[in-house]
Amino acid sequence: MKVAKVVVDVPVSSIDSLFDYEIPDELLSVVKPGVRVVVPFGPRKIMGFVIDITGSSEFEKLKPIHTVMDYAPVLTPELLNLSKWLQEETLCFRVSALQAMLPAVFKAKYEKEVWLLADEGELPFDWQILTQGREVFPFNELEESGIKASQISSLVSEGLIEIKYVVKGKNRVKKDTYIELALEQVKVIEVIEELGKQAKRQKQVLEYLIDTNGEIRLKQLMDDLGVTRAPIKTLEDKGIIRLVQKEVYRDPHANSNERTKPLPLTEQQQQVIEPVLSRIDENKHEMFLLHGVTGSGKTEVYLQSIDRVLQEGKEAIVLVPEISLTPQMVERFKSRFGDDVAVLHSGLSTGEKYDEWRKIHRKEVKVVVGARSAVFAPFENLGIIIIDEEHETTYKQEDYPKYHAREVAKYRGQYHKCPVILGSATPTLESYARAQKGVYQLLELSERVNEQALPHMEIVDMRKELEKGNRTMFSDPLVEKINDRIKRGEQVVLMLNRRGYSTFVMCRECGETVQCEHCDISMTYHRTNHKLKCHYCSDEKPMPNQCPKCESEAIRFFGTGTQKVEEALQQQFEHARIIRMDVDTTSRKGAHERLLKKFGNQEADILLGTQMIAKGLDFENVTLVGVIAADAILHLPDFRAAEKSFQLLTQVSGRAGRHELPGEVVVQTYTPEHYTVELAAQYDYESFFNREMQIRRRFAYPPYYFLVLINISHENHVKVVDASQRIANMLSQRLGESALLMGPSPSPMLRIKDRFRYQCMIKYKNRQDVDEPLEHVLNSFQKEMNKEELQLTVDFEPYYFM
Ligand SMILES: Nc1ncnc2c1ncn2[C@@H]1O[C@H](COP(=O)(O)OP(=O)(O)OP(=O)(O)O)[C@@H](O)[C@H]1O
Ligand SMILES: [Zn+2]
Ligand SMILES: [Zn+2]
Repeated sequence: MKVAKVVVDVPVSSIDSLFDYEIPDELLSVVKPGVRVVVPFGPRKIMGFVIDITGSSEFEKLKPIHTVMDYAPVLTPELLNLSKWLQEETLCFRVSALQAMLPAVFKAKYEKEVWLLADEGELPFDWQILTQGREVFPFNELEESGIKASQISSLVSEGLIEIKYVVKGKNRVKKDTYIELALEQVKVIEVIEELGKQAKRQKQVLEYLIDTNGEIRLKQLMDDLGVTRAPIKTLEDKGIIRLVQKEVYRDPHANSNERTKPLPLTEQQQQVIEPVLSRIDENKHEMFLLHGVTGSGKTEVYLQSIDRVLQEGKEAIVLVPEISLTPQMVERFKSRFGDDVAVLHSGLSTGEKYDEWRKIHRKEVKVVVGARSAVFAPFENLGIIIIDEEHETTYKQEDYPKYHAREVAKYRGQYHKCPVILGSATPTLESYARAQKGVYQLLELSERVNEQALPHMEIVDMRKELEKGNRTMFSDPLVEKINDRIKRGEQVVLMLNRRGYSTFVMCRECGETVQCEHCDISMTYHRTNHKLKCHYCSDEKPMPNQCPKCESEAIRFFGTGTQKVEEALQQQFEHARIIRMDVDTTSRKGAHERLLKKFGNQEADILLGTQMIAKGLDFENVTLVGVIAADAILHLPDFRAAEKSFQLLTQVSGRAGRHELPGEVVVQTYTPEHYTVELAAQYDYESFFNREMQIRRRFAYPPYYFLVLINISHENHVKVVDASQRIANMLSQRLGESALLMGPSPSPMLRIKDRFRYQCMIKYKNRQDVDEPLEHVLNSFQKEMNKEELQLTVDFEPYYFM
């Protein structure tokens, strides 16, 4: 008897182990590791992942697998093992880890379709009855036909059919009409000569088809020639052309046609790429930290490393933060490697993501450029993994499994014996410290490719501006410099860090602020619909006309949102053309790219935006960067506040003077004496690192200690306090020597969505000192979590403390 070891989709830790099921004979050739199955579980039927297949089981009487969901494995053996590691590393359910590696379509409600990849005649006879000439038909017809699963699976593996997943109702596999010649070219030329004068349109169509070698999208042909459907219909009726339905991949980044060639590397680039190339050649794992100032040509180093990987017939993963935010970056990979590139990011629809994933799964591409989850791309012959802007916190997933892409990359790099490059102008303290200890190999690019100095950064003390009587949000030096650029026809990038600076509503008479009823934070004024909104729970209410407390009518919104800055800016610079980029103006699909394109075409003088404009932009005409308020994140309640400010200042100033024209930066602040601002102005990463490391050491923060955060929440305040206390007691009795327990304490945001929130933090040096105690807590509280609606989450390497 064959037995399948299955991880079932029941997220309860006590049963989060492998279950044995009998494989019925008719499924023997279909059930393989990496295939999803439906199995009986108690009275229900549920989904499960097959992890392994063995010849026997220690249990008697096994239940049989009910049916299969996939006819080819959706996960590779490597990824199946990785899920085990993720489970242990992040203390998540194995099934969550497995699901995190698959595109969202597998979690949504979907239907299956059968696609014929071969001519009907090549299929077994009973199939021909079933298809009735269709190229695509619903999977349930196949199920009802009684055709054996083993036959389906062998047709899939022979490539005669494919089973596709289609999200219910939307995102269907996209098809388009193509037009092609139905006759040989010589015949068509004869036809053209015989066509009369009135048939000018028909002639045009045929000539076009000969030129384009026979096959093109109907719509494109009609657009290009400006013809209607009439001549096409006539040609079709005469049997000279044919219209066919074909699948098109939804390609959100189509339209890159020009290919770029590798640039001759600078001496520094040559030096840093060498060790990477040798690791690729030697087939050896190594973690590299590429510390390169902005504009030093890190991307070119990535591109040429990937080139080598492709030459050796291997594959590459490139992670980019929030990729939809840097269309320029995607373009650089697409224009170097063309159709070999798949792009995976959160801006894509479920269907688009599935299309991109399938290209990887079917080995149609060799490079994937994507956001965090692209680290799970199901390549089987990886030659390199690159994490650009490695300091970005988006590489850590905040939901289960709470993994960090850097650690997953390391795991996969070891498995495939290939190098991993972490690149940044401002590495995290953790990574730089590891590089100093030799855990990572440090590679440095200290100069810009164009040999320009990094732009001069001027720090403006806003307190002095106020003393001088300047009550606007723009200092005199900034105004002067912006005017100067507008006069010269150069461009300006202005950054407003929105976090901590959103518009909140306050009464000028009594100081009352409008708070969210569910979250204990200020609500934000939204001008477009004149409403107040909570950014944590999305609750909305109308803007009050008078103060709810003292009834004064002097209730106003305060703070600085990008809209407000835009208005002030327009007043100050009447004739300036301004583009505003923030969540509001970029929420529509494609808006981001459109705005950047406009700016790139110099259809605007000033690009005003939130931190989303700090990264990756490369515009040659930008010679001035302004930071409106550097203090905004410097004072967040987060031990990484200084590090984040340093990173942001460095990144945004890197947008100026990247090409021929020299750049300049103006930073406005109320605390110019802060070491972060001072050292950022000198681009002195080393000194900042040393200074900040002293602080981290003094307060026992990373990289000196690891952190794990335990969040506890409940709708009842008393219950959450009680549970937190019991958890803390349990932990303190069990924690190992290196571990320090802090708390329990109320979270900085005490209430979100009507739940009260408490937290405990553990600082530790050895993972063994916390693993057992945490598992013990999770197991002991399992019942309360199920019954009492207590929520308990464990977050290793936390980035979010609110
Ligand atoms: N060897 C080279 N020769 C000529 N130009 C180069 C070379 N390498 C890179 N460049 C160009 O220099 C500019 C900056 O390079 P790139 O964007 O790769 O730097 P980066 O380090 O990735 O920058 P950032 O971190 O600021 O995004 C780009 O316009 C790029 O095309
Ligand atoms: Zn009031
Ligand atoms: Zn709220």
